[in-house]
Amino acid sequence: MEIFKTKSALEAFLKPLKASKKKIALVPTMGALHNGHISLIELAKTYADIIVCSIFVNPTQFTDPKDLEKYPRPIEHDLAMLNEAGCSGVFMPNIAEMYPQGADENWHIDLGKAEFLLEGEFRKGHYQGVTQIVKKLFDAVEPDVAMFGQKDFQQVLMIKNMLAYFHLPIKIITCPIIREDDGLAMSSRNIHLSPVDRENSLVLSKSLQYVTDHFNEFSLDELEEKAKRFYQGIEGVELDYFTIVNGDTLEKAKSKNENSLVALVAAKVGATRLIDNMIIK
Ligand SMILES: Nc1ncnc2c1ncn2[C@@H]1O[C@H](COP(=O)(O)OP(=O)(O)OP(=O)(O)O)[C@@H](O)[C@H]1O
Ligand SMILES: CC(C)(CO)[C@@H](O)C(=O)[O-]
Ligand code: BAL
Repeated sequence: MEIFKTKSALEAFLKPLKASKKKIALVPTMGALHNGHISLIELAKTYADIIVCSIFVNPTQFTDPKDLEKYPRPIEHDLAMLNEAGCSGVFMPNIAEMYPQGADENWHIDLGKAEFLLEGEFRKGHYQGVTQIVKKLFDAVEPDVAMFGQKDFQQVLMIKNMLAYFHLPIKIITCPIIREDDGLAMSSRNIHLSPVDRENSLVLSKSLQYVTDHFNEFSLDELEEKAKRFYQGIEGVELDYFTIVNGDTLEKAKSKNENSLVALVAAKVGATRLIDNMIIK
């Protein structure tokens, strides 16, 4: 497995591979890898010959400086996991490499109304930062295919909107959510959960599972209300939203007959903010 810290070194590695028509997959991450990330690498292998994983904790998508400061960075462990998974190359630039003019450089694109819903409401400007760095990563790698996790459901939609904005010919693959045995969605931030938080964190997957399992028994409003009740009286858990939306627009679902329905949740568990979702249909 090769490691690249600059765009030029990465480009030199990829050039002959592209010339010999190898298919390239990009798996963008912020590191602190777990089996969710590895599932993206595994799925990437079914689409491409060469897998490039990027590790970059992107400052422009963080709205809370403390969240950025404490984001885990276990780089040796990450490299060992990627090597084991059969990753071809790792791109791990520093901030100056990705933002030569400074991280406050100008960036604003139209991502549609959905940018301002859900995560966009709680992390203002988050998807401008995400699309800003993903565009830079796409420009550096020019992959045939890029892998993203369904756990960040809204992120996938925003990236697809960014692709449409720039007319980029990259195939986006959405990978299913990998969970711990008890249902908690794997996330790099889970490491911050205390034992009590870890127990409390199960409320996210349990409330989503309830809504999925009882979908045919209640109205949309009743389902949301019942899901929200799961959070009442759990000390140290603060619900930001639990909502059932149209999966294409992210607007609150008006009817069960809509083509695509997804239940999404975000909650603070102790000092850690977690998100999760389940696709109902
Ligand atoms: N449990 C999971 N299952 C599948 N994909 C995942 C999972 N967790 C993260 N991913 C995906 O891995 C990619 C990189 O995510 P990232 O590095 O931010 O990890 P993360 O675990 O989501 O971290 P955090 O939740 O703390 O931001 C994203 O496309 C993300 O959706
Ligand atoms: C896509 C991404 C790597 C961009 O920084 C990040 O938002 C993430 O890890 O999901
Ligand atoms: N996994 C999404 C990136 C973020 O939370 O900033």
